[in-house]
Amino acid sequence: MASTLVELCGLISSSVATVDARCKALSRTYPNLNNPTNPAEDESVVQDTEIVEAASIALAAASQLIAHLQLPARSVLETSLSFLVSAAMGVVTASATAEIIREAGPQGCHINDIAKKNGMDPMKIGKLQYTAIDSNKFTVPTARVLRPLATQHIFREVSPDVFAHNRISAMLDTGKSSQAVLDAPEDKHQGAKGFAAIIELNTDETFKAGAYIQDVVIKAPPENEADELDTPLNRAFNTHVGLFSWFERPENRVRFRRFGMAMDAGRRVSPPGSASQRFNWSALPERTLIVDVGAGIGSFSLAIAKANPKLRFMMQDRASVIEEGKEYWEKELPGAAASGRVSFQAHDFFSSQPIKDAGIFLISRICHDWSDSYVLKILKHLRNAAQPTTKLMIQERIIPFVCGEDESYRHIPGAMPNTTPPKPLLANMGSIVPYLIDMQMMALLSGSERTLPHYWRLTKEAGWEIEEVYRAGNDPMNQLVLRPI
Ligand SMILES: C[S@@+](CC[C@H](N)C(=O)[O-])C[C@H]1O[C@@H](n2cnc3c(N)ncnc32)[C@H](O)[C@@H]1O
Repeated sequence: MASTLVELCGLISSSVATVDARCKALSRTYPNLNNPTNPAEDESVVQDTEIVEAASIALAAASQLIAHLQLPARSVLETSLSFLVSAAMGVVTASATAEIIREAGPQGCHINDIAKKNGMDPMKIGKLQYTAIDSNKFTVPTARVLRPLATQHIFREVSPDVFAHNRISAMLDTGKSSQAVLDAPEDKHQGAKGFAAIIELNTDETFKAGAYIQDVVIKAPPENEADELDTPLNRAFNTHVGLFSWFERPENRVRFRRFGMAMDAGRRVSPPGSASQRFNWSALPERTLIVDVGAGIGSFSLAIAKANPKLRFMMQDRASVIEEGKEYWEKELPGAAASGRVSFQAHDFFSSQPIKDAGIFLISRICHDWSDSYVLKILKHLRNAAQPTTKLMIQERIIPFVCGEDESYRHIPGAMPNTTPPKPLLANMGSIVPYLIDMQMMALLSGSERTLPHYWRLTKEAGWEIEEVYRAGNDPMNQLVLRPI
């Protein structure tokens, strides 16, 4: 019998051979890591279903191989210090470094030239969140944050102190001019391409709050609900309000706008054919009303609305967010509001639900923001407003067990994952992101991602029963469709 090392190598080589053969069949080449140009053309091939499946096996096997081969002491050392990689990324995104390096072109940019753009003018630097002012002080930190990133294949050091983009670092670039980003950081993400907004949410408030997780978790459990507002975020930013109220403070204007764009970027992470497209929206009766509860700016509903012109939508959220949503829809689907296809309502989902004729109550990425007692309140208000035919759709990550799913839920259509990974891979294919997002919820909100059994119990208590689960390949975003009981 082959050793585990040989088995893992075998999976890597057979999967890479599949990727290569599929690229040839499509007359395409797999994107070159060092080439950040023309991402739209390059990236489409990596979303081919066969390539996605083969690549995910190669990736799972490669990281498992590293775990086997690596000295345990080095593994724990690297992991325990990896928060500093986030810190490095935070400096890059807060200093327009990604934009400056792009403007220099493929030959790269010397750290002194980066500093001339983002470090020479003390007035402009004053608008940012770091203190380095003169170029001598600034250039050294620039190289020091770029080098660990380049070692993780995020940027390239093409010659001493000269850094260029690659396919991964290009994701940090808003695509705007560095001057525009430095002049108006509050507008940086509006209409920008890429995922800079989501990266900044991670490297700013999540990073800082994350440092306090152990202090908050290792303490006596809260005696009453109000104590739940002692979140890691509360401690990190010395505040006593919840995340969404905190966002609305004038000093958090940049963070508030960035959060809206980060939610939009999060939706775009889902590959085509993702769970959002699996549910058959077009089979709903004409003029069905979809009430998007806690809609944010409504980017998820917008995608459904564009593909299904006969459906009606209502966006509900906090008043301040609803105003952003109106602007967004008018730009993305002009006339939809005027014709009544979409309406907007400021509504607190912890109060009685005013809409009684919904075809679907949609709650996307809401449950994970709250602990169980709060989710129960939201679900019960929706249950009280539901007709017998109303469905509830919960769009969330379903947290996989590392060891494979609980078979006692096999009776629910779609509950089990579509594929079983080949041995000796972990049942969750080594994908850590869902668990990190769960911890992000812990850091920012006392919220939680949940397993399927957890959702089953929680929704039952609120008067709903899971009828079907829509999963899509490797897309972590799943949909639970529930009926009132
Ligand atoms: C994680 S975002 C999800 C947004 C959107 N559903 C999506 O999937 O893109 C959570 C949303 O809940 C909203 N929210 C928070 N507390 C709320 C409340 N009490 N009533 C209504 N909406 C609320 C926030 O303003 C935010 O837009």
